[in-house]
Amino acid sequence: MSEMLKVAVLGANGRMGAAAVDAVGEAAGMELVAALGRADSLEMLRDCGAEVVVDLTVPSATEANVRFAVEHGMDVVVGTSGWDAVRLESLQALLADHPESGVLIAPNFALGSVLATHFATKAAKYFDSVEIIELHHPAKVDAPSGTALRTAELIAAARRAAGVPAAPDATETELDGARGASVEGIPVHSVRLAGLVAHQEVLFGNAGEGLKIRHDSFNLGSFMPGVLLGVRTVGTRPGLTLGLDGYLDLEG
Ligand SMILES: NC(=O)C1=CN([C@@H]2O[C@H](COP(=O)(O)OP(=O)(O)OC[C@H]3O[C@@H](n4cnc5c(N)ncnc54)[C@H](OP(=O)(O)O)[C@@H]3O)[C@@H](O)[C@H]2O)C=CC1
Ligand SMILES: O=C(O)C1=N[C@H](C(=O)O)C[C@H](O)C1
Repeated sequence: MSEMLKVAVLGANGRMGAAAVDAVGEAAGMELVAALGRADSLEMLRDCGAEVVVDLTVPSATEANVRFAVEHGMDVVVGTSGWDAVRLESLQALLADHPESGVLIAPNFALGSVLATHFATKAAKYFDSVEIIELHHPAKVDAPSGTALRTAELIAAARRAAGVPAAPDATETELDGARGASVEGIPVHSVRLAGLVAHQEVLFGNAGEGLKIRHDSFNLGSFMPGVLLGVRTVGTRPGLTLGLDGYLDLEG
């Protein structure tokens, strides 16, 4: 019989964590060796011999979780939001001391979302204006979403590289927030609405035309194939991979 990959889930009592526990438990070639909640000690990861840790917790906890796992020779798949440039730099430094470890930080595990961000990045240099609207369930603790931040950063980088000037905008704002949050010059608007799961629209505009790239996650099942792809792949990709697109062949 072939070896089973030993997988632990952090944040196991949360929405995503509970779904990941089920998905890993049912996946071929994987064994769920720990499902840890907020009150559990990270030492349990060592005790159960976890090889891959899936972090689906909260922005305030994820960095310490990843650090513990890397320092103890485990690979990590991170879905938790909150990984800003400072945290990523610190993680890169840690990984330099643990070159055998792999960490995937995936702002969004849904294939359609990964593709939507990819297409939006491709479109970015062809339009005068671009704005992002992200729409989520009202229990989400952070705003803007990690997906919107990443999408805005990639679009901004593509526009900078192509020498595209700032989008035209003559607004003299009288109310704070009326134009959303500016992420590298791109307005990002966050909607929190009962009944929603996770949705995003990237709006592009030129004189006389518009393009809208929209993705919808209608349930948490949309994220699970990406979580499992991450778990299966992270051990073969040492170092930091930012975005599930790093494990896909989007240009092929
Ligand atoms: N990458 C992706 O595709 C997706 C990412 N996400 C992200 O995943 C994260 C979790 O989302 P979601 O499941 O909806 O959130 P939930 O609030 O449902 O779950 C978060 C879990 O984290 C636990 N937790 C809270 N504080 C700590 C702590 N200090 N240490 C360890 N665990 C802690 C909570 O435990 P307790 O229940 O005891 O409070 C809870 O079970 C968010 O950052 C979200 O943005 C969400 C969906 C998709
Ligand atoms: O909290 C959520 O629900 C989600 N969080 C991630 C994010 O912040 O982008 C991914 C997805 O949008 C769902």
